[in-house]
Amino acid sequence: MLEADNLACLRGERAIFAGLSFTLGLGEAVLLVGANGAGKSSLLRLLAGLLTPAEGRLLWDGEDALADRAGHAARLRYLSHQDSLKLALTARENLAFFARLWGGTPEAALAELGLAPLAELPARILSSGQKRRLALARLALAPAALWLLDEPTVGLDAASVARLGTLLARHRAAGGMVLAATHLPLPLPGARELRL
Ligand SMILES: Nc1ncnc2c1ncn2[C@@H]1O[C@H](COP(=O)(O)OP(=O)(O)OP(=O)(O)O)[C@@H](O)[C@H]1O
Repeated sequence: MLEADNLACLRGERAIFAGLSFTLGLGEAVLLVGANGAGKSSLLRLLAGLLTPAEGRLLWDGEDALADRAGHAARLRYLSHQDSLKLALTARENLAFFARLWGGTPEAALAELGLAPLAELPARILSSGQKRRLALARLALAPAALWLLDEPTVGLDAASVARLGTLLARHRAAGGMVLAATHLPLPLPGARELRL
């Protein structure tokens, strides 16, 4: 279980949020909402171990989650605003890189997001929604306990949102946890809302 205990976040010299506490158990999902600049992306980066809390603790099964940042990174998938693609590589090659790190097969992950016909195209020539789908296809490679998703559906068509919904449901059914920041409706039935 993930537990945020009295977290505070500073960016530059500015306090972004403080006193933030919540828990996330097996199969649970949290929708992170709030105005532009409220700190949603900052919280996701903090939960991913990429920012250090100014105060408070982040616990995983009762232990300090950030004591071993590499170990923490290994149990999560963090999808930021950016698609983080190598534009000169094909869609398949982009996924093959992450498959070497995490396991899984690019072909299966491409198929999950309806990208099989685009597998051999360089990421550079994909549309913005296709690039986002390729970024999301990383989630389909191999299981990880915690998914941290920053605006995952930006630019997606309805069919792709539905495909993401299928991935999310399967992940949660297997005990996976999700924390997603969004301004758009997300297919996360039963998710709790956390407002920053
Ligand atoms: N690298 C940085 N250095 C200093 N301040 C930053 C940095 N990154 C973000 N901030 C500030 O932190 C605050 C929170 O930003 P953040 O991106 O977390 O908000 P958000 O809720 O995700 O916003 P949005 O809905 O627009 O995506 C903003 O005021 C922003 O200007």
